[in-house]
Amino acid sequence: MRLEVRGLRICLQKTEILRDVSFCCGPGLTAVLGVNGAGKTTLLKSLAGICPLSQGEIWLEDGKSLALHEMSAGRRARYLSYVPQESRTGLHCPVREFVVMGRNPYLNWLDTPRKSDYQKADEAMESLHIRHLSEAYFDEISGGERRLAYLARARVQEARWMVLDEPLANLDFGRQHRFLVRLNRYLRTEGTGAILSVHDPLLAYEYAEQILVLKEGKLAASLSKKDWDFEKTYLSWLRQLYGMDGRVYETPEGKTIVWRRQDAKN
Ligand SMILES: Nc1ncnc2c1ncn2[C@@H]1O[C@H](COP(=O)(O)OP(=O)(O)OP(=O)(O)O)[C@@H](O)[C@H]1O
Repeated sequence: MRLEVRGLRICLQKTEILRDVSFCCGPGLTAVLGVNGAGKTTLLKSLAGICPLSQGEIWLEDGKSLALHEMSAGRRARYLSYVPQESRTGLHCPVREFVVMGRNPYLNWLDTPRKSDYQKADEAMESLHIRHLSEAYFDEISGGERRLAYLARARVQEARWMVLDEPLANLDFGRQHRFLVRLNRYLRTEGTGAILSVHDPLLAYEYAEQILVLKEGKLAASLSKKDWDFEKTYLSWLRQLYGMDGRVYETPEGKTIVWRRQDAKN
């Protein structure tokens, strides 16, 4: 299964935010990197159908071609789930009820969730270790726990593709890594893909198969770990984006990037 974006252009309040963005992602994890204001959230919102497209097309290729950009919100939700950057804290309902909302695309207008829907919600919460929060209120749990509740909701939605806007914000160090390990395991089991924005280039390096670099509203690069010169190109982009010099080191635990100390520069 592939997600393909062709010639995307987004204008908000008469300002062009994204222009001529085209890329294709295969199964597995794709990370979107870019400095503040580069257009990451706008790109992910446009994939989720929240930002109207001024121009362009979004396709899911899965044996047949599905034109996401032409689908209603309800139909699109069966194919693509979205975890927003800000968690709505005003929502005063038990976490289990929030998670089971992920089943809405499969229910008729006035239907209530069935026992099987709650079972899916319980399983998703169990796998993310938040089952104990079932009866807690969504607006009373921590920011990191809310992120996990959003992820559980996205899972029960059983969409073919996931879009996550800075899902690691608010998560503690251990949870950031466990989140990405579990997400990758889930994507492998389901044979599907996810695209997420992230500010930490090390996490993107460690866990993503593909990295999209956004710069000033344009797609500056699409890098794949399979590219023979991936590391060299990646380090070069990190220098251009953040002004940080790094080197890749091979360690017994795998490769890692080590930064040149900023105070050693001058
Ligand atoms: N509704 C809007 N109307 C006008 N301009 C907007 C709107 N939403 C975002 N922008 C502008 O679009 C640009 C890209 O914003 P976006 O939130 O997509 O960036 P980002 O890469 O996600 O940033 P960050 O890393 O800080 O979250 C910014 O300059 C922002 O001010």
